[in-house]
Amino acid sequence: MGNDNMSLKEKSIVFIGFMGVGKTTIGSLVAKKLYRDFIDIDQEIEKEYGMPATEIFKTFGEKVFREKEKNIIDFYSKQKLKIISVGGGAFLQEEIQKICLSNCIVFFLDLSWESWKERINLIIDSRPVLQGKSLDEIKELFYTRQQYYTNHHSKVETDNLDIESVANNIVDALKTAWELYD
Ligand SMILES: Nc1ncnc2c1ncn2[C@@H]1O[C@H](COP(=O)(O)OP(=O)(O)O)[C@@H](O)[C@H]1O
Ligand SMILES: O=C(O)C1=C[C@@H](OP(=O)(O)O)[C@@H](O)[C@H](O)C1
Ligand SMILES: [Mg+2]
Repeated sequence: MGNDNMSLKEKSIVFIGFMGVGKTTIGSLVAKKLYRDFIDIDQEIEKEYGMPATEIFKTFGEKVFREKEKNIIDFYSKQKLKIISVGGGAFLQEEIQKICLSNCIVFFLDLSWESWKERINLIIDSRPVLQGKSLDEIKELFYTRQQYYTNHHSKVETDNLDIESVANNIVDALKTAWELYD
């Protein structure tokens, strides 16, 4: 499996990490800086169902969302030169991990719990997985999820960095890798 005939520079880039770490925002900015297409998997799913993720979860259930998520990731990760942000739950599926790690360069956006919890009000209304949970339950989920994100190619620290700085760090890291290895 994997795109062995694709050069490092052509490989698509995938952003993973917990809900709210900035995958969508930073992915979109990195795409702009590299003149590449940006694909947000959640937005693709929402487009297909014509409703937000919270409604998809309520109407069809999480299982349907997860299956669609896998199929859309499978489709885009095999293409060249895309910047792809997946949802925070995607890497819970081993198949998705394999598809992304073998076809793309996977960046894990890392944010500490202390910084993350300051951001909760920005995201709670649009994340069905967080709704109805206490802060302690969310904290447990945050730490449980981290093990899935250890499967990546590169880790990006985002604490105390604004969106622009994180995106610039990623672009710099990519340019260095492309020069070194291609
Ligand atoms: N480095 C950052 N500093 C401050 N706010 C951020 C940063 N990255 C993302 N945000 C904000 O956090 C919220 C969640 O970001 P989003 O890109 O939707 O995360 P994700 O796609 O990982 O769930 C947004 O309101 C976004 O503007
Ligand atoms: O972590 C999760 O289980 C989810 C994360 C969300 O994406 P973001 O990580 O972009 O918030 C979205 O896919 C859905 O609400 C489920
Ligand atoms: Mg997102």
